[in-house]
Amino acid sequence: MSFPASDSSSSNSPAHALAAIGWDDAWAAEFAPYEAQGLLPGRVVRVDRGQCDVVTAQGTVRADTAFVTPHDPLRVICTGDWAAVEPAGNPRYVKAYLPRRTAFVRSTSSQRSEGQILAANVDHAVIAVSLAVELDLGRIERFLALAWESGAQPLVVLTKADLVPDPVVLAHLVQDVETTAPGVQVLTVCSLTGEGTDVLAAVVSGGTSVLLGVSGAGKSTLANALLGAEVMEVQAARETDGKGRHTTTTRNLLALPGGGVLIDTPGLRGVGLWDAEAGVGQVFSEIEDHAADCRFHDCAHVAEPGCAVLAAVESGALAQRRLESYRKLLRENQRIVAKTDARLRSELRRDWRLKSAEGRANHAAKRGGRL
Ligand SMILES: Nc1nc2c(ncn2[C@@H]2O[C@H](COP(=O)(O)OP(=O)(O)OP(=O)(O)O)[C@@H](O)[C@H]2O)c(=O)[nH]1
Ligand SMILES: [Zn+2]
Repeated sequence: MSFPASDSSSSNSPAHALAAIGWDDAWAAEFAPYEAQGLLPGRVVRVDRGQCDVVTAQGTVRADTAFVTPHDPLRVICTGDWAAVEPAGNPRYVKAYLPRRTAFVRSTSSQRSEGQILAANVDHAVIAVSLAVELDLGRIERFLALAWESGAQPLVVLTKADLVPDPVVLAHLVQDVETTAPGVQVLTVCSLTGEGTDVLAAVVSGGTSVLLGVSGAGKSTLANALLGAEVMEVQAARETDGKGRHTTTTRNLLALPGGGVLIDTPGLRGVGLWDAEAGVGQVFSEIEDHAADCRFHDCAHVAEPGCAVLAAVESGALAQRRLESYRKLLRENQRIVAKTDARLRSELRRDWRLKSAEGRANHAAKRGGRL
């Protein structure tokens, strides 16, 4: 099916006005039925207290979210969604939103087992990692799994490169992260001098990006470097009273001067995985590659004969740390999913058997016995 080309030379054209915040022909095509109903397209900037801010061709409008707040928390409208808004009314309502291309979800920090939708339609997940502290590869792996699971393409940005003046050391650090993140671009930036930010700006110029990383990773500073203005609050001093720190609480969607859109999601510090098994597989793609050569199709890479993963660890091709990380993430992910999914219980029992087999194998190895 084809749709009439939009007149991009007219500043009144919604296509023109919304292109800067990610509108494209495919969105326009999907929106056509809503347009026929006289609804306006717009992108959700923030959602709060039953209402949301939506950027439309006529500017930012406040709209009621009653129609797009179903019981399933993952289906609640969120920042980044493309909404179909009533052209007028008091209140005016968001009637629907377009199917998401990608969705960022995390498990809630509470014991409740429901996921939380953080952002929709994100193309690039920029994982900020500070070079001011020792690299935590396991933590990077968690962020990568979360990113892959969302459908966005991850990118690791090592921030505060000025704190690692030795280029050889810096190259080694980059290499460590590259090994941890197959299929992922790794950049270094110094937001103070602006070094490297041009490369990042070019990568994020196409599509919508989100900044992930623990507190202090340099996300706000990076956002400012990309935006070329001090729009985001940067904390100059760290509170050390242990009572937690004041952080930015807005979740904004901003058009970048170099092209692209930035969604700022502060507070993504305690990253939990939410049903991210596919994401875990992608983070550890080299392990899954080895696993293809295991003798048994359902090999758990613990003590099975003909296990290609264990052979890779033995030969040094695969780091033991990676395999442990992989198992840990898979287990953590399973625990979260199992909270809501009783069907997984039988598989958890299988996992428990594997763990006990693992324990026995370690025990035998310690005593010098063969498996
Ligand atoms: N030396 C150096 N310091 C930096 C650089 N970028 C950021 N910083 C400092 O690192 C600290 C944390 O930076 P933020 O941008 O606030 O970190 P954040 O990830 O946004 O932190 P939260 O808002 O708590 O999530 C600030 O004191 C910055 O000044 C850099 O390139 N070099
Ligand atoms: Zn195996």
